[in-house]
Amino acid sequence: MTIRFIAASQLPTPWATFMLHGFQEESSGKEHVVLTLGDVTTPAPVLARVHSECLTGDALFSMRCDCGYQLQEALKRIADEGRGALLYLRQEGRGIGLLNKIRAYALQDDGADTVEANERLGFGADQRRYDICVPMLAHLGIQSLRLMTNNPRKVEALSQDGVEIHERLPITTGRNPFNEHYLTTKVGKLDHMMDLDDFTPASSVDIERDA
Ligand SMILES: Nc1nc2c(ncn2[C@@H]2O[C@H](COP(=O)(O)OP(=O)(O)OP(=O)(O)O)[C@@H](O)[C@H]2O)c(=O)[nH]1
Ligand SMILES: [Zn+2]
Repeated sequence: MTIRFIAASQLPTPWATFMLHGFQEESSGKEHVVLTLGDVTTPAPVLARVHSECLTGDALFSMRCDCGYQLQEALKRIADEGRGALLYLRQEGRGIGLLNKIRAYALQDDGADTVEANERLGFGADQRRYDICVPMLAHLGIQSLRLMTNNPRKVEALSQDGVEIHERLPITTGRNPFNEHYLTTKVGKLDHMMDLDDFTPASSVDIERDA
């Protein structure tokens, strides 16, 4: 997978001012970014998240999934530690794209679960690859990750691609009435390693407003 570093800049956020590194995949033209904080080039394993783009969760405050909550939690944890990296991969919809995800959501509104919906649209349950992480991590001098994820397939795929995963750290946050079924499906059908009782619930304000 050939990926080109394009540019980097500062990115102030409510938790810390990160460095924002922009990359472009040569084959697809897709643009991916990595946020880093502190010196990530030293050998000590880096607190990290490999986050798949979810426009609805990350930018539109969707409560249908846990993505937006995980994104904020990961940035907060990295800021608290003062060192870390968040790889933001443009693989919306577990790789099927935003408009197909909306089609999948419509099927879920009619009773399908998140895996069935993908399959009814002719896709696999999860179409993502993570090999794009390898050249980005190499460019940034990151040698080993303490990866915040509940997804064993992500850990396995990254390891097989040659990324050194020193440790997996759970990131269970944002559980709410609107994503309960989605979360249980991820446990039941996508092998996610999480117990719903471990989840930090979404803030009560959200639930009151939307109940
Ligand atoms: N096709 C599809 N994609 C979804 C759905 N809900 C969330 N996504 C996408 O799933 C991706 C996030 O996957 P998750 O399973 O939430 O999390 P993960 O990255 O696999 O695992 P974690 O690292 O533990 O968060 C994003 O690209 C979302 O757009 C859905 O119902 N259908
Ligand atoms: Zn999401």
